[in-house]
Amino acid sequence: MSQHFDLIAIGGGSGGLAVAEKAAQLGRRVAVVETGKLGGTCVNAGCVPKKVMWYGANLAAAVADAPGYGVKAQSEGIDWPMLVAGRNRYVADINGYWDGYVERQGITRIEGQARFVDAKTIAVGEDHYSADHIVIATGGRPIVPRMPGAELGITSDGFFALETQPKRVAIIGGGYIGVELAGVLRALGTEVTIVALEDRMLFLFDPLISETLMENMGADGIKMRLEFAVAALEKNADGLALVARDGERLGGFDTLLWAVGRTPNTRELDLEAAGVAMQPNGIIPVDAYQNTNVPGIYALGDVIGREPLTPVAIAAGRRLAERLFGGKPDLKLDYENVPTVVFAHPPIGKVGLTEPEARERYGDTLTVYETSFTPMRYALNAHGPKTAMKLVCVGPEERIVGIHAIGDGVDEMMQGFGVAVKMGATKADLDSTVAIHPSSAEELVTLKEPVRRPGQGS
Ligand SMILES: Cc1cc2nc3c(=O)[nH]c(=O)nc-3n(C[C@H](O)[C@H](O)[C@H](O)COP(=O)(O)OP(=O)(O)OC[C@H]3O[C@@H](n4cnc5c(N)ncnc54)[C@H](O)[C@@H]3O)c2cc1C
Ligand SMILES: NC(=O)c1ccc[n+]([C@@H]2O[C@H](COP(=O)([O-])OP(=O)(O)OC[C@H]3O[C@@H](n4cnc5c(N)ncnc54)[C@H](O)[C@@H]3O)[C@@H](O)[C@H]2O)c1
Repeated sequence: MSQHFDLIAIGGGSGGLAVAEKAAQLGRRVAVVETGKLGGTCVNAGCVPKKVMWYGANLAAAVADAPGYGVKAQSEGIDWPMLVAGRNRYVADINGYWDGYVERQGITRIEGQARFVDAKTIAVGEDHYSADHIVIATGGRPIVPRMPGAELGITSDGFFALETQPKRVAIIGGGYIGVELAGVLRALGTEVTIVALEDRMLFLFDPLISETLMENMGADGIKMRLEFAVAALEKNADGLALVARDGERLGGFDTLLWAVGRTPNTRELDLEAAGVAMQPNGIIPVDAYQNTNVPGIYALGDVIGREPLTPVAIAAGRRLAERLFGGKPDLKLDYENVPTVVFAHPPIGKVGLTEPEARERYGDTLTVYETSFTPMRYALNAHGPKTAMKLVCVGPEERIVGIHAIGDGVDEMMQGFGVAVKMGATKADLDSTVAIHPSSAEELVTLKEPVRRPGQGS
C-alpha cells in the first residue's frame, strides 16, 4: 500500500498531535504514525499520571496537617492499587478522547513504527507513505546508563507500572523526575533516598530554589546524598544497593529508580535514508523554524533537545503547521522565557534566567530581590515547608529577566508572571500592581530592599 499526504507526523505525542491537528484544521491531508497509545509520554508515562500521583500525595500530606486546624482526620494508610487503578482509568479516558478526536479531525492514524525510506517517504511495516512535509516528533525514553547491575533499577516508566507501593526507594538523579518522584513517594509514606551527581538538587535551577528545596526535603524526611556518582547497582541479602565510584555503598532498598535524563527516539528512524543530520547523542539539530538540514523534514519536541516540555512541543507543532499552511511564513516559537514547574512538595516555578545565568549574560548590572517565609497555610501547624522567591532584574530600569519561586501555590502562580516577563515587565510594574491579600503571590509584588545591587556580585 502507498498513500500520499500533505503532512505526516511521526509520533502521536504532544508535538505530533499538535502539528497534525492544526494542519488538519487548515484543510490539509494529514497522517499521524504512532507505535503506542495516542498522547505520547505526557499522557501515558509523564505529566498526567505524575500529576495524579502528586495530587494523591498532597492529600496524604494534608491529612497530617488537618488536626492542627481542628479537623479530626487520621490517615489509615495508602491504598496504592486503588490510586493506581484510578490513575490508569483517567489516562485511558484521555487515550479514548484522542482516538475519537483524531478521527473527527479527519486525521489518518497509522499504527506502527515509522522509518524513513527517502526524504519524502516513510515505511511502517510493509506499507509506504509519502508526504510533502514530514515532522519528526518521536520524543524520548529514559536513560539507563551502562554499568554493572544497571538492569536492577527501574525508570519513570517502571514507576508507573508499580502495582504495590515500594517501602524503601533510592532515586538516582536530582533533576525534574528524581525530585518529583521523591516528593510523591515520601508524602505517600515510602522511605526515600535521593542521590545527585552535583552538589545540589535541581542544579540547573536558581541556587535559592535548590537550597530551599533541600531544606524542605530534609524536613520531610527525604535522605539526600550529593556528589554521589553511581558506578554499580547490586543485589545482596540486604536488598538492593547503590555503589559509588569511590566504593561507598548505600543499601537496604527494595526499589532503585533511574532518573538521569532522557534520550531521543531517533536511532530507529533510519534518518540516514533521508539524509537527516543527527548529533551523536541522538538529538536532531533544527533552525529557529524547526527545519532540519533536509527541506520538507522538520523536528520538534523532545527530539531537538531544547526545553523538553509538553507545552513547548505543542506550541512548536502549532506554529509549524500555521507557518506551512496558514499563510504565516515567519511564525516560529520563541524558546526564551518558557515558564516551567517542578511538581515537588511544595512545587517550584520559574521563568527566565537564574541569577548565575543572568550574571553571565548581563554582567554586574543585576538587582536581585529575595524573600523567604512559612506561608499562612501552616499557621496552625507546628511547622510547614518554606516558601522562597527571587526576582532577578537588569539595568537601571530593573527589567525582570528571571522569577524563581518554591512554595505552596507557585505552580499556579507562575503562568501569570510568565506573561508579565514575556511583556518585558519591570520591578516598577510589579510595584504598581495592587497585591492580593492574604496570599503568597502578593510577596512578588511587594518586595522592598534588594539583596544585591549592581556592582555587588553574588
Ligand atoms: C515522568 C515524566 C513527567 C513529566 N512531567 C511533565 C510535566 O509535568 N510537564 C511538562 O511540560 N512536561 C513533562 N514531561 C515531559 C513531557 O512528557 C515531554 O516533554 C513531552 O511528552 C514531549 O512531547 P513529544 O511530542 O516531543 O514526545 P512524546 O510525547 O514522547 O511523543 C512521542 C511519541 O512518538 C512515538 N514514537 C517514537 N518513535 C516512533 C516511531 N519510530 N514511529 C512512530 N511513533 C513513534 C512514541 O511512542 C510517543 O508516543 C514529563 C516527562 C516524564 C518522563
Ligand atoms: N514538571 C515538568 O515539567 C517535568 C517533569 C519531569 C520531566 N520533565 C522533563 O523531562 C526531562 C527529563 O527529566 P529527568 O529528571 O530525567 O532529567 P533532568 O535532566 O532534569 O535531570 C537528570 C539528573 O540526573 C543527573 N545524572 C545524570 N547522570 C547521572 C549519573 N550517572 N548518576 C547520578 N546522577 C546523574 C543529572 O546531573 C541531573 O541532575 C526534564 O529535563 C524535563 O524537561 C519535566
